[in-house]
Amino acid sequence: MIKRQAEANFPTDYGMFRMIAFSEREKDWMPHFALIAENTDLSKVVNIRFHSECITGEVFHSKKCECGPQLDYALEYMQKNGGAVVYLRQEGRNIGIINKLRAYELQEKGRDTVEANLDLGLPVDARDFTVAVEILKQLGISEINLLTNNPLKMEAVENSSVKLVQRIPLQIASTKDNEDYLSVKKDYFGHMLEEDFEG
Ligand SMILES: Nc1nc2c(ncn2[C@@H]2O[C@H](COP(=O)(O)OP(=O)(O)OP(=O)(O)O)[C@@H](O)[C@H]2O)c(=O)[nH]1
Ligand SMILES: [Zn+2]
Repeated sequence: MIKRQAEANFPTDYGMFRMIAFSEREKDWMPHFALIAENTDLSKVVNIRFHSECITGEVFHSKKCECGPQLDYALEYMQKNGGAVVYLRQEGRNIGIINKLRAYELQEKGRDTVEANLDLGLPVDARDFTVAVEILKQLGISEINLLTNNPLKMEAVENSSVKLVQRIPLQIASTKDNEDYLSVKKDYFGHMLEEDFEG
């Protein structure tokens, strides 16, 4: 069972956030986070993004995926409209950074993002979003709009006591570097992506 371990405010380019760390144990170096934009009323319908960690995209600006721009978009959206990003330590769809780099190596040899995981004997998506719903509950949030294109994230909310009011699409324009990754998302994982979205 995760617990609220620590919290503090900090300013960003977009505005002030309150960051709350959740983990089972106090000495956990990979806690999940809630980043709540200031002036967010948690007792109303709250705009929420569940975001899985991607160190290559978010920290090192890799163009292989659109995780960095998606996170930036979500943080800015929450400041403009009120809301929170639930940042999940699920690197590489929860196979971890070492396995993700191994998968990338196979992708360099021509495998796609799904095939590479399977070649490594790993699940194509090892995430479980019930922990994200648990964080909402611990924050006292009972109704949300969810920023996502991923049907599994929506399912996790729909199967819980938290009410999903509406989905807010979060699409980043495709580029030559990420177009294969995005087409696998759409065709294999069933992400709700518009074919010729230009941003
Ligand atoms: N295994 C693997 N993971 C990847 C690859 N590319 C990106 N990822 C991971 O995919 C995850 C993307 O998560 P999110 O940004 O929450 O997005 P999503 O589940 O695609 O759904 P949206 O809400 O529609 O954006 C991150 O954990 C990335 O590290 C890849 O080629 N292989
Ligand atoms: Zn990424």
